[in-house]
Amino acid sequence: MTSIIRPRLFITFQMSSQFIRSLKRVFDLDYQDIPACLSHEQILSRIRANPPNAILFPATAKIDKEVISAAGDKLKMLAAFSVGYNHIDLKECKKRGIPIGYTPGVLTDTTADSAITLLLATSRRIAEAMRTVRNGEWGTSSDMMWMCGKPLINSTIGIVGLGRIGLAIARRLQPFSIQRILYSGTREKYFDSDKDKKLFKFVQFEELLHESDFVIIACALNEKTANMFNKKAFEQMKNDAILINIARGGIVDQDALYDALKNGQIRAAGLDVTVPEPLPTDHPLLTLENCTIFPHIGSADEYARHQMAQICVDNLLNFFSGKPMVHQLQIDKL
Ligand SMILES: O=C(O)C(=O)CO
Repeated sequence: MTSIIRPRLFITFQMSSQFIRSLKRVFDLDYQDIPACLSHEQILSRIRANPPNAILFPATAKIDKEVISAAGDKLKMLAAFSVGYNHIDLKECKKRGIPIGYTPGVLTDTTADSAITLLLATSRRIAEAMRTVRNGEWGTSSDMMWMCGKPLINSTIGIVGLGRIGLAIARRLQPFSIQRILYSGTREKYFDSDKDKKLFKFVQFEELLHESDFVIIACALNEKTANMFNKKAFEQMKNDAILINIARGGIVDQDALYDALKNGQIRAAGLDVTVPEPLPTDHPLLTLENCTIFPHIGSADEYARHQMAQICVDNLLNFFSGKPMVHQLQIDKL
């Protein structure tokens, strides 16, 4: 009797049991079945001990050349539990011909919801206001401007990267009686309706910085966008501007941001992403009242995470049965 060799799959994070059950039917699994996060070193040593044919991993796991080389020729496919891919060494994958599955589309709405939550939390000083309730400061000021925030009404919104997520954020902001939306990026978008043609304006990055009351980062992290928000960029922003980053921490120079927030170069910032993640609890940004930081929860709603997991499972099952993946990253087109 010949025994069928099952492909070996390493899952670097804890997944709901229904997805593990589906994968177990086909794969020989090595997976993290407790919530503790694996460090890069732990990921490497597990791969070295038992090289997998595929790895399933979230945006927090760095799949660099070292990891890919550790798996060696056995590695046939990568399954990213994310829409972002800056944590994967694409050059190495291309060189070795390793295809990458990912999860676009299903986290657009939840990420846009998170962006609005973060924008409002930052502009209305929610963390600061909640602290006053706990520490007895509530009711200690008669100032009519106590705990006031920056209004959205009549504001100019600047969106850096009007892709799927950027546009979903823009649509959610429209009912807040904003005045206009400026956007920058690789290309101008075509809008059908006259209303949109009036609302949206494609501008250079510098003009966006100069004109916007709220600047929202929704672009991918790449060589062009890394540290794009640096000292020079903050100097071009309005002193009253609020910066929101729901994309990737590496787009912002955090030292320059700290200075800009501390010196009143800009009014406030809301970050869902930082460098590193998690941000150390003694990081200077955490000492600032005008900086609201979320723990990278952009896609953290139950529906989106289930959809992402299902796409990953389907990508894996399809690939190992010789079918096209549901969503394969087109590395050659990047
Ligand atoms: O999917 C991604 O790229 C994320 O950052 C999830 O929040």
